[in-house]
Amino acid sequence: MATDTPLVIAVPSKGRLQENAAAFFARAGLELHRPGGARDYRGAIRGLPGVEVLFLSASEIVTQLASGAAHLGITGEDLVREQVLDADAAVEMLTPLGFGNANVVVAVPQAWIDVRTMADLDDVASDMRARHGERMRVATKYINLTRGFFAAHGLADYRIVESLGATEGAPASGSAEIVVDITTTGATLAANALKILDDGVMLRSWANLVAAMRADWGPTARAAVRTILTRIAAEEAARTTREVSALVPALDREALENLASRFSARLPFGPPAAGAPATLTCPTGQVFALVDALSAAGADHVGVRKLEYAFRRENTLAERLFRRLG
Ligand SMILES: Nc1ncnc2c1ncn2[C@@H]1O[C@H](COP(=O)(O)OP(=O)(O)OP(=O)(O)O)[C@@H](O)[C@H]1O
Ligand SMILES: O=P(O)(O)OC[C@H]1O[C@H](OP(=O)(O)OP(=O)(O)O)[C@H](O)[C@@H]1O
Ligand SMILES: [Mg+2]
Repeated sequence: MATDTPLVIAVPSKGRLQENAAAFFARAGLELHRPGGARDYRGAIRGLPGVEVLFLSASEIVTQLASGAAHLGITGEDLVREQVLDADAAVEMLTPLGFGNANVVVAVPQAWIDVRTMADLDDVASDMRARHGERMRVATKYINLTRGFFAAHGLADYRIVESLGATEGAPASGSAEIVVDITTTGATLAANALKILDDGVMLRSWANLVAAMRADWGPTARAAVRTILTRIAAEEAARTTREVSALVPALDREALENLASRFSARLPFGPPAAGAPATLTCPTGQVFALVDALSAAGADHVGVRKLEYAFRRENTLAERLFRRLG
């Protein structure tokens, strides 16, 4: 029988994702709290019972999600795709988070001027094999992603040299000919005189909110995740929309609804009572066009507000998760 365990959330405790992940939860009104201080890897969320927080490295978070030891986590998609064989069965990527962007790329020495594509690389590899009886060495920690990508390009004459740090230095130090690694600004590749192949972007990765399909989703975990996803969705809705209010007596109900739909705006409280201002919400990028249209329709005062949270009854994040969990 399934036991009713708390919701376990795995959060990056170090590295590139840590600060952004903590800020992301804070924006959603979820304050991560580490009672035992920075050395303790377990914590909680203030004011939210039924939740346990684990502070782990981005890669360890993937392990915990894949096994179902954690229910929810923040980590890089690159690590999920690399570490979890049947990723689509084991986890659900609920939403990319707008930080932690990094591309997994195939990079070769800039000195290889004639090598621009994976097909060119295949020629180099075959040539090395034929002339020297040696396989081209690829330094990487993305072993599974590399195998899959190279196979998809029909490239077989290579061998992987596992590298767990300073991968970009491998060609210069002579431990490999080329590398597969993540890059964000390209500075590290440039500093090591490497270039990305034209068709060498294997994956465009972002930090993701990830749910574990194999975790034990009892009533306590489900209730807690609903609260958390509701706050996250409310923060996102508030950030990406604006609330616009205006008195527009010239517009009847239908005219107002038509005007709203032209700007993907909604009337969350319905059409206004006679003599009362209308309240609309619209995507941030449409706000000035909507203001212009309301002014043209006779409004002499239009207020625009940024909400802190916009709670809605429907929550696509929670619905997606619960549909998959059944
Ligand atoms: N420029 C970047 N370099 C590395 N990772 C990045 C970068 N930008 C975003 N990330 C994301 O952050 C994840 C974790 O990277 P991070 O560097 O924090 O950990 P790590 O490399 O596994 O360990 P370490 O803390 O020892 O460097 C990456 O897998 C990737 O998803
Ligand atoms: O394209 P850039 O902006 O230069 O970033 C890419 C570099 O950043 C990461 O290393 P990190 O600093 O995390 O060190 P690590 O190798 O110890 O993980 C990654 O492994 C690359 O080396
Ligand atoms: Mg790193």
